[in-house]
Amino acid sequence: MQVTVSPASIKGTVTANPSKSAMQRAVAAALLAKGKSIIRNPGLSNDCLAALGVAENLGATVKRGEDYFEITGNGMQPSAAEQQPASTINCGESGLGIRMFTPIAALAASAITIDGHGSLATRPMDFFQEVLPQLDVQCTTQGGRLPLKIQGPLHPKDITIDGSLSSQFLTGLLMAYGATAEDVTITVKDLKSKPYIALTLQLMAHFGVKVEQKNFEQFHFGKKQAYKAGEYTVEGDWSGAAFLLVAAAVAGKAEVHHLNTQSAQSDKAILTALEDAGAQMMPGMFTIIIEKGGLQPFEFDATDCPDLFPPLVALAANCKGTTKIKGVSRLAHKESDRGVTLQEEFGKMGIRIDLQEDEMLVHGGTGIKGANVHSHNDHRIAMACAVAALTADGPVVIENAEAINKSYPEFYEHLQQIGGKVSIAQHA
Ligand SMILES: O=C(O)C1=C[C@@H](OP(=O)(O)O)[C@@H](O)[C@H](O)C1
Ligand SMILES: C=C(OP(=O)(O)O)C(=O)O
Repeated sequence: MQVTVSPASIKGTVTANPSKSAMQRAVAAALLAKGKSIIRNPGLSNDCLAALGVAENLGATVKRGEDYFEITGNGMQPSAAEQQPASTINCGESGLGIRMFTPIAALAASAITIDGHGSLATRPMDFFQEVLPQLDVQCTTQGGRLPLKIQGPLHPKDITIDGSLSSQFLTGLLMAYGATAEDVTITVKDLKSKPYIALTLQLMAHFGVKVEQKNFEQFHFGKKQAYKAGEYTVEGDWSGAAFLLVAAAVAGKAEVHHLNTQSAQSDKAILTALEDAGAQMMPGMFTIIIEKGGLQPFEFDATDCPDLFPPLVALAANCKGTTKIKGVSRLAHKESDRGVTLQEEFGKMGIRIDLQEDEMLVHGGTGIKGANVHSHNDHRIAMACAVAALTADGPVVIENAEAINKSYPEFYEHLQQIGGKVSIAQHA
């Protein structure tokens, strides 16, 4: 799909899409709980749909209602005789999906192949090969990549893991331990993306499982607990909304609803960057009103919120001077090598980006040019280019623009709703 975004002013009101990070975790918790859970305001992005498919394959029943999913879980108890997980599960293109559902699937006493497609096939999975055998799970990969083959059941034990590559492996272990662990501790060295772990713990507590954590280094499970089926409403997504907030900050004014400023989501940190860049903001409890201000370069550490790089680059491209964003090394293993992809695609639009060790320097305010860009099959690159187009000197044509479906299928519609000029051409 090719999408052309033409320069335009932003004005309007929009409701943030549901958070895929929250939705995927809720689906996993509902699978792990015995009984019927209701997930309201569900996400329908590809990553969310993949999570629902995996939950079904692991034995849950999933029914779709008008604005909710009903998930009846089976508890995923190790060796439960009635439990019949499928022999293959497919996590689509979701990094969180595969890293979260693998330890959960390993709770079953059966051989399971875990696969995915697209960019997921190139993302590192060696972690499981190192860690799962310590928990009595046999695990093989194809040279550290997909498909994974596992044979459980997983037995939670005291374990020390490395959290520097991704927090998602820890999320998976925490979720799986929650179903069966008793008096054990996970110790994590050098954890990155910490707020995502806060979100995991918050979600687990919502479904009745409590974990004592110390400094995001030690996670202790006391008495044996069980996930309790219940109701959960998915929060608005700060990661996707960051693009809308930046769109308003560089090209007009918008009101974005359903954003909880008290959320555990790491990407609410976009508010700090917007403020530092000089955007005018009125944050309410669940609505952000934001308007263009005199934009200036800013410094930001995105080590713990790596998904903010693409919207931050679109913001920085409009700020006169050099913006410094720290944490580039976190981007190498996302849907694309995002530091390099941003450099390449924004370069086509006339914005120079330097990558210096762990820092990205964006030389903004030099004028954004209309250009032909490519998403590299990375949803956040497509969205960043669309936002940059708003203040370009001509249309920006985005190839492979359907990449947005991974996290935010409503994105182009939402951009139009607040004044974006978007035209969509399906390739024959
Ligand atoms: O747990 C999650 O929902 C996520 C964690 C982050 O990954 P890392 O922990 O690998 O940084 C983030 O980039 C990803 O989009 C979603
Ligand atoms: C990297 C992302 O997701 P995941 O790792 O879950 O595929 C993302 O949404 O930008």
